[in-house]
Amino acid sequence: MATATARASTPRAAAAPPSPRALSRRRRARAPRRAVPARARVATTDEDASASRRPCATLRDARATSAPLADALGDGPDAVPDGPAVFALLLRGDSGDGDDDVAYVGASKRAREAIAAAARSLACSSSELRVARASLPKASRKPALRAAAAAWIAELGRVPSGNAAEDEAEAGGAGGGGGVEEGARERPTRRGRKATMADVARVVISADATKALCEDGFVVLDDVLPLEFFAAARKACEALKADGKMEALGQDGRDDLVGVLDAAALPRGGSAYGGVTPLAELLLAIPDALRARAGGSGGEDDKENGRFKGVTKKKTTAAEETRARLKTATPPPRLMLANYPGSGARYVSHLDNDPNDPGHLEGEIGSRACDRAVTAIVYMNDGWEESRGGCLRIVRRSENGGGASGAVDVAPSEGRLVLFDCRRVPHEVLPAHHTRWAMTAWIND
Ligand SMILES: O=C(O)CCC(=O)C(=O)O
Ligand SMILES: [Fe+2]
Repeated sequence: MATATARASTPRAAAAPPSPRALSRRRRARAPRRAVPARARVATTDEDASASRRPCATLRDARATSAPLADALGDGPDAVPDGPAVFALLLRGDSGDGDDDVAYVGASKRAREAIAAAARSLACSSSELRVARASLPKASRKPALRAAAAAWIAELGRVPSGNAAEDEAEAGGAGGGGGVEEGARERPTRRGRKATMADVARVVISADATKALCEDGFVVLDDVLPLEFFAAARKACEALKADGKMEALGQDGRDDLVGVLDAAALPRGGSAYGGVTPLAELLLAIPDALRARAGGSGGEDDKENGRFKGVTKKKTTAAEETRARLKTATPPPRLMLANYPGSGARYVSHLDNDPNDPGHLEGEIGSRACDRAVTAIVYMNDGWEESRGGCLRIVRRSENGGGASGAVDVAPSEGRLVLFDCRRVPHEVLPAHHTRWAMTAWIND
């Protein structure tokens, strides 16, 4: 996967994505067969979403009201309350121009404790540090906390040195606990390094997110990138549509227009369609992050014919089967843009990898429906509200009589990333009454 990200980030020809005709031919035959009966709605992820919407302040806003570490941890007016918060530790700049560097970004349910631990791990004098902070909703859970920290890191455009040291400590076998490593004691460098979408993916695909994906078959993650990325993507998508690059597949049961992005030739930043590229790069970085979290194979040496080899798949429960698939996750060669133009456009219930579909084995290796392990979708729709319909309805099936069952409706809200197991999770797009944009990667195994 690293190769796809690297390729995607090198300069490319200003490119219209290739025609979706090939995909169209393959998928036309794949009308979903199984109708999933409408089930009681057991939950709406909008409740989670309101608890995990973007942090109330951007990093820039929070920096404007930063306080010295001692005050943040004291009892005075600048004291940090011990609730959930996203925070940054700022290190006094050398230049004397008052421009502090961000040395660490974190988010925690117990902000005071986490700030104190992060400050200790930075191994610089605490008098050099300031704290920027934004409270998060009380009900914030770990995926939302991770997403909030990821949003600040993405806003910063680089991985702070304290976070980079923590990543290295984790990769060195310290375990994926996500806490601040006691060992990360090198003095932070002033600039850290530039953040890549691989860094963002590593933060977004937390251990908890991976666990939820395995156990429930799906996971919904919010605010995976700052909203500016989605505004730029929408603009690029509208340009693609206006230029005739989006086509209806003519497949029974689905009303979307589809465009294809070649992972190896994504539109160049700054070009008319360049706004789609950061989202595509994030989707392409997810397989690596999933594989690392699932304890899968390492680098290119583990590959045979471009696929990971030698991973034993112990299959007992659905969760174990999903985890086994994650261990060999690889990025697809192409990504799909989909636009439901409103007027009740929908996609009836189906599985993305369904052996009963006639076209299951058709197409090039890596692009066939049978190659799909995990569907990853990012939504780009600002201001989505219930009256617009267009939710992704996911059907949960209880396993051996246990586990949750029923339908979950996921609003296609801007900034949201949904992952689900392609073989386990029947889903549909409910009639959309407003234009609806999504980008999808079918991650292979
Ligand atoms: O856009 C979505 O929410 C899901 C679309 C879908 O199921 C598909 O394209 O296979
Ligand atoms: Fe689907």
